[in-house]
Amino acid sequence: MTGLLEVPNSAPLLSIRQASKSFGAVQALRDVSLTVRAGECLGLAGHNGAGKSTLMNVLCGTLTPDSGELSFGTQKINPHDWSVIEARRHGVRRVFQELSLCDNLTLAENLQIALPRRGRNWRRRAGEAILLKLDEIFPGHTFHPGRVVGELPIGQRQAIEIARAFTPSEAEGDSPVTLMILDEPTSSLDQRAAEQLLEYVRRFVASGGACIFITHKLNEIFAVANRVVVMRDGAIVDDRAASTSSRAALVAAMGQEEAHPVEGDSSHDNVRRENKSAAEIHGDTITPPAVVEVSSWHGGAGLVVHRGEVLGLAGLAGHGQTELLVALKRAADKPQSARGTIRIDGNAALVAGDRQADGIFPRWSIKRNMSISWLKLLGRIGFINPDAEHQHAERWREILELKTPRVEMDILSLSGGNQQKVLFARAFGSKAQIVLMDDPMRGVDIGTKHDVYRFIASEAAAGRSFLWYTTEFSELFQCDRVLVFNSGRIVGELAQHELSEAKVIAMSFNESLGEARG
Ligand SMILES: Nc1ncnc2c1ncn2[C@@H]1O[C@H](COP(=O)(O)OP(=O)(O)OP(=O)(O)O)[C@@H](O)[C@H]1O
Repeated sequence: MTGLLEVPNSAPLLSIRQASKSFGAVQALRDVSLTVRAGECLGLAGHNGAGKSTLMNVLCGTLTPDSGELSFGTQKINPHDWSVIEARRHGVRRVFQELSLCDNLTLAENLQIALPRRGRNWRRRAGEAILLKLDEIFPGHTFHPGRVVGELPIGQRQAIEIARAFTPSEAEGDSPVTLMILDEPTSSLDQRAAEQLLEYVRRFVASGGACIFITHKLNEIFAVANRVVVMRDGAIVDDRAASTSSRAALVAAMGQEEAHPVEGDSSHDNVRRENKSAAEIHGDTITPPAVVEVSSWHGGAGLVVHRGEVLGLAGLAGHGQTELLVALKRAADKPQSARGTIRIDGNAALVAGDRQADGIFPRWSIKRNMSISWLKLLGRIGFINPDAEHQHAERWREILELKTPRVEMDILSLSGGNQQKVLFARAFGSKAQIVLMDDPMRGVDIGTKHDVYRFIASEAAAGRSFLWYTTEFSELFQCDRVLVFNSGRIVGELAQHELSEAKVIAMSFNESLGEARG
C-alpha cells in the first residue's frame, strides 16, 4: 500500500537538530534531526526501544536532551527552556502511550486538571468541552462527563485521553493546537474507534494542524501520514514521502522481519494455519478434552475451550471480554470461589493489556517482574534460587529480544513495548496450561508480534490452551475459533474459515450497542 497524501511544502513548525540523549549506558537518541511542518502528518515507526518516545519527550518538553538544538518556526529555543508549559503555550500537545488520566476523577475533572476552566460552573463547562471534542472525534459515543474514569475499560480511557489532548485551552497566552503528538493512540481502541480517530487526524491536518503519529500498526501510517520516518537504535534511518514508501520498505528500515503478513493484509496468511491445533496436526478425530467450560455467561451463551485450542474473543472494546478473562483467572486461582457456571481444569496465567494498572510491579526489577509467576518453580519452598531465576530471565530476554543492558534494572527503565514483552515472559514462562490474553499486543513491535504468534501456535500444538481478546481484527486469524461479544454477552461464534470483518462487525453492533459503553 502506498500513501496518497501529498507532503506539504509549508514553513517548518518545530525542528530539532542533532539531538542526543543517554540514560546511563543506553544511548536512546543519537544525533537526531527532524522538522515537522504545518499541514503534515508524520508517521513514526521503529522497533521497541528505538527511541521514539524519548524523541517525543524532547519535542514536548518533558525531557531535555544532552545536546542538540530546538526551534519553533524561525525562533531558536534553548532546550533547557523548553518545558511542557512552554510547549503547550506554542500549541504542542501530546497523547502519551501510558495513559495519564486520574482514575478517581470524572471526565470533566480530568479535563479541568489539564486545561483549567476558570470561575463558576467550571465543572459544567469542562464537561461540555470534553463532550464536544468526543462528539467530533468519536461520533456515536455514549460517554457521560460525570462518569469516573477508573470505572471505564482501557479502550474508552484512551479515547478520553485523545479527546482531552485536542480540547482547546482557555488559559491566556495558550495557542490553539499546532502540533499533536500521538504515541500509539489506537493501541487499545477497537476497530471502529480507531477508524474514527484516523479520519479526525486527516481532517485536523487538512485544516493546517501538524501531527506526529507513532504506531506499530503500519497500515495506519499509510492511512494517515504524508511522510514516514523510521527510527532504529536511537537514530533516524529513513525519512521520506509516504507515497514513495511501502510496508516492506518500512519493515526493512526497522531492521525487522515479517516473514508472514500479520496485519493489514487481505490474504490473512498466518502462522496458525501452519501450526494447526493439536487435534488437526495429529489427525485426531476425537475432540481434545475441555479445559475451560462456562455453561452460561451473564445468563446467555457459554463457552468451551479445548486442550491445544486458541480461542479468540472479539467485539467492540469494553463489551465484557476482559471481565470474562478476569473471572476465569479468579476461578483458576481460587476454584472454591468460582461461580457455579465456570469449570476450569488447570492453572491459568493472564497477560494484561492494561499493564500500568494490572501488569507491571513498578518498583521491581525486570527480572523479578518476569519471575514472579515462576518463583515456585525456581527453588525450594520459601527460598528462591537466584541462579535459576537469573537464568530463566536471561533466557526470556533473549527469546523476546528485550532491549535492556541488564535484567536487574528497574522495569520502568524499559520502553512501553519492552514492558509488555516482560508480561509475555511472565505468562509464557510459567507452567500454566491455560493462557488468558487481554488485548496483549499493546505497543509491541511487528517483529516481536510475529514471534509471539509463532510461539502461541507451537505451544497450542503442544497442548496449551489460549483465550485471546484482541482489538486488532487481523489477529483473530491466528485463532481456531472466535467468540463475538456484545453488551457483555457472547452473541456469536465463528470458525476460522467463516471469519470476516463484516461478520464480526455485524455481530458487534447487533442489539443495544450503547449499554456497555461509557
Ligand atoms: N528513564 C529511563 N531510564 C533508563 N532507560 C530509559 C529511560 N527511558 C527510556 N530508556 C531507554 O531508552 C531506549 C529508548 O526508549 P523509548 O521509550 O524511547 O523507545 P520507543 O521507541 O518509544 O519504544 P516502544 O516502541 O517500546 O515504545 C530504551 O532502550 C529504553 O529502555
